[in-house]
Parts: sequence; structure tokens; C-alpha cells
Amino acid sequence: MVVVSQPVLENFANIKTCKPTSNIFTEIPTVDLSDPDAKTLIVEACKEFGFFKLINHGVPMEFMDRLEADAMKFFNLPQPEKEKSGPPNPFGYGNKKIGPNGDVGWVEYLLFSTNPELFSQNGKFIIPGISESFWCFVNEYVSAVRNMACEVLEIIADELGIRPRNILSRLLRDEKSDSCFRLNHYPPCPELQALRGRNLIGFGDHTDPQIISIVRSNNTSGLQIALKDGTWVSVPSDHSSFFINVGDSLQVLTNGRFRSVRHRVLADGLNSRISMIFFGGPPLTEKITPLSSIMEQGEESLYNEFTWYDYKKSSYKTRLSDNRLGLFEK
Ligand SMILES: C=C1C[C@]23C[C@@]1(O)CC[C@H]2[C@@]12CC[C@H](O)[C@@](C)(C(=O)O1)[C@H]2[C@@H]3C(=O)O
Ligand SMILES: O=C(O)CCC(=O)C(=O)O
Ligand SMILES: [Fe+2]
Repeated sequence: MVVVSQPVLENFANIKTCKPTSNIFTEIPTVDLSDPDAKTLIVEACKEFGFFKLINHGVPMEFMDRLEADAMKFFNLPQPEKEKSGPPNPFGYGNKKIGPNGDVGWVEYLLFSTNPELFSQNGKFIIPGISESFWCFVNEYVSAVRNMACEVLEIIADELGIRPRNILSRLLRDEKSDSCFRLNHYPPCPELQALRGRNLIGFGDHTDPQIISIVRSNNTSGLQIALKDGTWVSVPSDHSSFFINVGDSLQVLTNGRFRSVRHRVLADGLNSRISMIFFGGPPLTEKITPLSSIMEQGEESLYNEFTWYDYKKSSYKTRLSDNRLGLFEK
């Protein structure tokens, strides 16, 4: 990776670029949630890729369309209007700067907590400048996607022999669940040609710290995942499906059986990309440790014991591409 030279492309100051990859992930594991074989396919995909595509998921298309339209309305506001909802701390509107430690990308975003106490107060949305309708559409979408994420986690529990089967899903349903929701807007970048064949990074490579992330985007591609051998592959977009990422916490809860997927987003030269991601996280006090019901006799945890609070605190001191889990490996 290189940093774009100054002052030629001042707009892109500090935004990284990467070599173009021609690998399209054509064999992307695709799971039909209504298929009786879904459980085997989900578990295989989580072990091999930490990633799969979900179809027939039961989340109404109107929920996605309504939210996407309101999100676009927000991102089309004049810059000073949007800035009324920022800076992110970590919740709120952010532009180019990702997290507190100097990461930047060709992206603007809104980050919300889904914890009711941090989402709204006295019937008012906690982030200023967000309309009532926008707030309702976020709520409607997040509730439906959370339910679907819980169904996936229960299927995983069944297939791995984890008892009780709601041991993972209850972490997302808990009223103190530290889940969050992100709307990302990657504006088109017509100046891309000036980068002489390199790609501009929209959202730099990273793994998600939570248990599970549910990604939905419009029909502009850009998402890439890293395979086990480190090769980057492009995920063809599909606006009616969800893409599911295993997060660091699920890697630990399964004692490394599942793999937390490294992913990134590249900017597009012509089209705007909108993505909506639900990050399913546990309550802050929850211990993130391998589930006893999957451990074989004599098997030891690969990780030192920590709570979600410890992990989150440590994560916010890291740069996006750091190996955050490495700090907790035995
Ligand atoms: C650079 C950072 C942004 C991030 C917090 C962090 O310090 C490291 C993890 C990042 C990440 C990646 C997944 C999600 O988008 C996110 C909300 C999260 O929980 O961890 C972001 C954080 C962020 O943007 O605040
Ligand atoms: O925008 C996307 O598709 C993915 C973004 C992402 O990985 C994140 O917000 O953590
Ligand atoms: Fe991510």
C-alpha cells in the first residue's frame, strides 16, 4: 500500500491506495435460510471464510429500501448540515476519519448505538439532526436484522452442539447488548484515473470486533474479503441479500473454529455505494471465552480471558488494520 502523493490529489490526503485485484469471489458460499441444509453450509462457511451470503432471509425489502432512501437524503445534505450530527464520539456523523487513531477512507458515515439508552432519550434521537422518519426506519430495520442474526446464531449453536441454543443469540437480545449500527456512504470518485490504475481505499482492511456483522449494500460493488492465504477477492454486490461476517468475539467463543474475516471496501469511480451494517455485540460485562459445550476433552483456550469491555477498550486504542485479537492470544 502507498499513500497518494501530495499536492496532486489533496482531496485524498492520507487515504491509502492498493493494487487492483482481478479476483472475483465467484464461489461465495450462498445459504438459503429456508433450506434444511442451511446449518451445515453456514458452519462450513464460517470455518473456511468467516463469511457467507444469505438469501431468503425474511427481512422485507421495503425495510432496506426505505432506510436506504432516507440515508441517501441525509448524505445529500449540505456538508455543514451533516456536521451537525458529528463529530463521532464514537457515535454520530463522520467524514473520512475512521476511529480515533488516524485511519482515513473515502467514506462518510453515521454510527449509532442500538442500545435504547444510547439511541434515544425522552423520545428524541440522541444524535442531533436526525429526522423522526429516519430514526423510525433505522429502528424498524435494526429490529428485523437483529432477529435474523439471532436465528443464524441459533442455527450455528445447533450445528456445533452448543447448549442452550440461545446462548449466543441472547447476547444480542439482552437489553444491555452493546450492538451498533453503521450507515456508510462511499461517494463516487471520478478522479480515480489520476491514481494511475491503483484503487482508492473506501474503508481500510480490518476484522470486526463483535460477534457477528450483517452487511447489506446497494448494487455498487467494492467489498473485498481476504481468504485464508491472504488473497483479496471481490464480492459481487447483491442489494437483496445479506453478507454475514464472523467477528473476533465469535472466533474466540468457538476457540478458533470460526475465523473472523478480514475485509475492506474500495471506492468506485462512477457510482455511490451505500452500506448498512448491524454489528451484533454482547453486554459490556460479558466474558468472551470459548463456550464450554464445544470444548473437547483436554482442549485449552487459545485466548486469555477477557470481557467485552476489555476488548472494546483495547480495540479503540488500535489502528483499523491491527491484529486486535493478537493481544489476547496465549
Ligand atoms: C479504527 C477504529 C475504528 C473502529 C474502532 C477502531 O479503533 C478499531 C475497530 C474499528 C471498528 C471496525 C468495525 C466497526 O465498523 C466499528 C464501529 C467497530 O466496532 O470497530 C469500527 C470502529 C469505529 O469506527 O469506531
Ligand atoms: O461498507 C461495507 O460494506 C463494510 C464496512 C465495514 O466493514 C465496517 O463498517 O466495519
Ligand atoms: Fe467491517
